[in-house]
Amino acid sequence: MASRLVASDDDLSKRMVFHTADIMDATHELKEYDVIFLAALVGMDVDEKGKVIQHLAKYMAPGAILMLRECPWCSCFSIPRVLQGFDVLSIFHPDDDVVNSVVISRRYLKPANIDGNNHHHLANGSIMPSSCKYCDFQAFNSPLNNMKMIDE
Ligand SMILES: C[S@@+](CC[C@H](N)C(=O)[O-])C[C@H]1O[C@@H](n2cnc3c(N)ncnc32)[C@H](O)[C@@H]1O
Repeated sequence: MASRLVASDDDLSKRMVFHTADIMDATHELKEYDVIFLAALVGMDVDEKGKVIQHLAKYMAPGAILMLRECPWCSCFSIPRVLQGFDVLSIFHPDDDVVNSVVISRRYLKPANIDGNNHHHLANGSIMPSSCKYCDFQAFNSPLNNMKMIDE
């Protein structure tokens, strides 16, 4: 279906390749990508999403970017726990009727010690909004000092 969306554009369709696979089956080939976009609901709950992110942390190239989308009420509470192995660079929660938040993070440059229990420490410059439409937000790491906003 995705390939059909770009089929009418000759140039774009020549430059895009589509693979269909369970992300948990993709391993060493993930190191070839500078940016990985993780769709909302890959991992239907926090634990499942944590397993996907641990898998990505294991196989993504050091310094590569992970851009994930998630419902705001999930990401508010799960990000500190499940984004192990990544520095959170930016989080955007919608304040309108758009459902998904966007979280941009960078794979650690050094191998991560991931045990599924330690809380993630946020990088300087992380965006941690004080509130969003769907949740009361817990502030971490003096976020207001480093706040940057993504505007539509
Ligand atoms: C809710 S849709 C996402 C729609 C849109 N791309 C977005 O991010 O908002 C979730 C997509 O993730 C895919 N997906 C779920 N689990 C997956 C997995 N383990 N590996 C690969 N794709 C998966 C589903 O096939 C579906 O296309």
